Amino acid sequence: MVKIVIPYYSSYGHVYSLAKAVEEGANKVDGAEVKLVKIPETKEVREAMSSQDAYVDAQKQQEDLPDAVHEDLIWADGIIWGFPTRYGNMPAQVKQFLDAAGGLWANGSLEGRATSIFTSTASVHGGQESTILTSLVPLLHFGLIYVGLPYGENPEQLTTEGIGGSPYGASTIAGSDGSRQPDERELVMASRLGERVTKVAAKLAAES
Ligand SMILES: Cc1cc2nc3c(=O)[nH]c(=O)nc-3n(C[C@H](O)[C@H](O)[C@H](O)COP(=O)(O)O)c2cc1C
Repeated sequence: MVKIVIPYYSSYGHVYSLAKAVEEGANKVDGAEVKLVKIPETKEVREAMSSQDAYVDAQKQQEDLPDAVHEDLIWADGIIWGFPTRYGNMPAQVKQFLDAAGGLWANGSLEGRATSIFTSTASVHGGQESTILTSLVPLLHFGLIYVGLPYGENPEQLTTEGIGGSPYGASTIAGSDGSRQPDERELVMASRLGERVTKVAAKLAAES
């Protein structure tokens, strides 16, 4: 059995759609047990966004999912993080969740486990790559082993079109008004990411 947790944060639902595709891919691996959990919203952002219908509707769709807790990270053999960009970086909600997990860092509790990231940006150049690359830094401090999304398995990446997906991880592009939804190629790459991390996590867990 290999245990995978997918902690994600999504304001408007794009990352949530990718998260479900990642979950579906992880579940393709025999013996996988997969948990999809949402990283809690902050009071400040909930209040600031409460007048936006798109935010309120997307939060409603996710309300039945359990909140991520640090025990989920301890439980898992593999951790696949999902979050939209905030100025080319991870959102404060995710940073807060990681900052509060300092005990796991200090004890080396997550060292040697597989990890990866999927993301969403408004625009093609709004942080598709920087969000993943900058977020990799704290994950390496936890001793996690990063699993990317190679071209060989993901020929969709070899395009000049404005779609998500890179060697760094799965992604989508929401559009400046949030109206673009993940396209089929982005969902397929997200699913492959889930499957790949799960396979690596199983191998690492078998060796430890
Ligand atoms: C505070 C804030 C900062 C953002 N910064 C960026 C940015 O730097 N580049 C960009 O392309 N999109 C930016 N966005 C847009 C979000 O990334 C976009 O809404 C998100 O990818 C949609 O994913 P979601 O539906 O899962 O929330 C920002 C949005 C907010 C609210």
